[in-house]
Amino acid sequence: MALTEAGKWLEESLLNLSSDVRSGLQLDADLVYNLVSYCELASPPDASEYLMNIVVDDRCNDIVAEYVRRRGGGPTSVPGETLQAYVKPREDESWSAGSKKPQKQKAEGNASAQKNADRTLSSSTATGATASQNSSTQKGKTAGGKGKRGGKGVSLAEASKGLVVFSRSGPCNCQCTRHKLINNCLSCGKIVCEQEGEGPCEYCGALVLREGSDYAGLEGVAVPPASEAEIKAEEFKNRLVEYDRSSAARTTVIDDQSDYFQIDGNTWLTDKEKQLLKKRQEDEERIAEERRKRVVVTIDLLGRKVVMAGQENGEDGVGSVSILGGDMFVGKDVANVPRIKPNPFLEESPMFVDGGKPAVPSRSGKWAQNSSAAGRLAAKKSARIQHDDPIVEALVGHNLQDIGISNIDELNNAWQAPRANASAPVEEDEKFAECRSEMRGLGIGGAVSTTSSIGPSHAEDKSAPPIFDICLPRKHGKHNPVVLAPSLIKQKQTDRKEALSESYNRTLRPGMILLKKWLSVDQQVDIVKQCKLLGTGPGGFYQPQYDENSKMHLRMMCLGMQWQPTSRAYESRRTNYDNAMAPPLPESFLRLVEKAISVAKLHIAQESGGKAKRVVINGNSPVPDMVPNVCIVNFYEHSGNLGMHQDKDESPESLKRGSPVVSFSVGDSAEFLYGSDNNVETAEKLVLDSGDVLIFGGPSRMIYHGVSKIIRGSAPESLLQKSNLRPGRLNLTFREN
Ligand SMILES: O=C(O)CCC(=O)C(=O)O
Ligand SMILES: [Fe+2]
Repeated sequence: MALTEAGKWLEESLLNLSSDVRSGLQLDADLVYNLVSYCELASPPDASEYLMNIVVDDRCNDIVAEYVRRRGGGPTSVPGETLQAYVKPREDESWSAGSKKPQKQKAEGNASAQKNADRTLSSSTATGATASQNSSTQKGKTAGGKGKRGGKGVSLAEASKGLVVFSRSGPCNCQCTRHKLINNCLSCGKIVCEQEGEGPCEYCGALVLREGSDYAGLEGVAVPPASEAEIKAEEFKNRLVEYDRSSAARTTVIDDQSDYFQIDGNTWLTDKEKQLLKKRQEDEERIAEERRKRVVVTIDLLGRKVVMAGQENGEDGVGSVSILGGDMFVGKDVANVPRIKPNPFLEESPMFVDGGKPAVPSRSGKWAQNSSAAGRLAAKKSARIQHDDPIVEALVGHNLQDIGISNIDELNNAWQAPRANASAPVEEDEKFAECRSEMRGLGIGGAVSTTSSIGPSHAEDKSAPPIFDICLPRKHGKHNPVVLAPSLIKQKQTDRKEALSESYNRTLRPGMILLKKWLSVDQQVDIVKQCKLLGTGPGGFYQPQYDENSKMHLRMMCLGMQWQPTSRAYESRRTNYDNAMAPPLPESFLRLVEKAISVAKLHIAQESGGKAKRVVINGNSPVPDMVPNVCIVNFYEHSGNLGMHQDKDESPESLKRGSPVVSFSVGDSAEFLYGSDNNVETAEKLVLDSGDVLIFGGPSRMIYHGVSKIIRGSAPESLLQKSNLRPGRLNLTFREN
């Protein structure tokens, strides 16, 4: 680079100064030239600062001032102001700067310095020792002079003053074509090679260090906190680096096709592996084929479930396929996989059963059932009868033998027969009727019946009415572990507590009395059991229609007499449906009604200060005595309801007398509406819970009422556990016709 006049003057002045031994300057011509070159490029204040830092000699001040003047530059800047601080190397390291060990450095002399020539930065002080030491190792590149010592941060200026001496072999312009790279100068971009070594850039004087240079350890230097942008940039950089690092792993292709499916043509497999894979593939195909062949589908119409089951035990290892609520399991081996859940509502897979040909009374007076295999119930014997009921067990083999029934199947068939032949009703066999009533007398109500939701076969007789079971099948199946009931004492305590806490009596209107939670859980359980038995037998639950187009939103069964929704009259048979006779009213029900009426009377008496006898409305007691001869049993599922109506189909005498309607509620609670007209908007609302008894007689006998809603999941847990009542509400209204 061609120097200006001022530059040439400076070069000359510095060389002169250098040649003066007293100045302590060890600047050779190259270094002087480089210094001057930098000064020429820098602004006068920067050049001044640079020179003042490097050439620490009083005489230098004059030289610098003159040079600046010659350059026509401004005032001299404060040295060090614009230079970046960096850390002084540790003293205990051989290459580190420091004044504490000058003697050692001296003693080691040139040998050690030479040894470390490539990488070290050797120490230098402002003393004369520097000169002798550096003359050989540093080739005169060391800037000598007084320096700030002992401070942790060492500025470039200080380094340049001689506190740090960089080991360098001399200037080089090979641009790393001959020597290895140290780094690019971050200030001017010069490519600094190993020949030049770490240290001030030959061109601009900025410090150039190797990547990861020990010298650059910035301990003790307060690093300003990184800005948000810097942090983001850092993260981004790290991410890119990470992507780069993991790119191979991310782009790994797992070639399943060639690993497994493509066996023969797979060049990566050994013959043995190919054989093994082929065998495995064949096995799996065989199992899949077997599985396809062995599927059994069971449709539980009332439970609204479709169960696909394979061979029950999967003995052949093929196992079963079951789809329950979307879950599917395959094979015996996986039978214990947690997602395989047995249908909790099925005791066993319901089966279509064949009720056989209509039963007809034989000459001998027996119920002759088609005795062929097809005529028998296909259902499992044990599952179709309340075989755990000692009363039934006692009956079988006693009275039933008289009518030719010696086992449970025959009993079952005989009971079911009239329903299976709904379209052609037959008179009940006298003895059988007798037996049935005996069973009722014993508290069983009807007779044994199927517990299946599907019930006796309608496979042949399509006109036979479906059976509706108000109870869910018991969960004693293979897949349904028996849940231990709470101890009896505990249960009783809970029941009593439940009952006592909420039981009270209230007059809602004259003649309309609510006996809140009056029925005990056990009484409710008994009611459910009886209704279940009767409801699944002849004349049991069905869904009535007001007319061709409108069905009632409930299942109904009439006891004592049939109430006909179309004619709105009481009949002995339900001519609107299957001609079945109404099952008789169980005695136990009658006793409960009688008791409830007396409790209501007592309540009225208490309300009127013990003068019950005198409480008379229109010449009648608000709740006249009555012995019911009809009971309408309704079962509401959750969507069930009953519009506003009056119970006015009973005999005129009964209505005139105000003979009460007594209503028992069991199961889920209901919103019950009542009022003086059929306006739902103005009707009063009452929640009828399980165990509630509502009596409306006397002046309230003709009250309008209806059920607007069934409240899901509100049935008492103990009732459900003991009775297995299905979700919904059972209501019994007793009347006198
Ligand atoms: O379910 C109820 O609570 C009322 C039934 C009823 O009103 C009826 O059967 O006439
Ligand atoms: Fe009613």
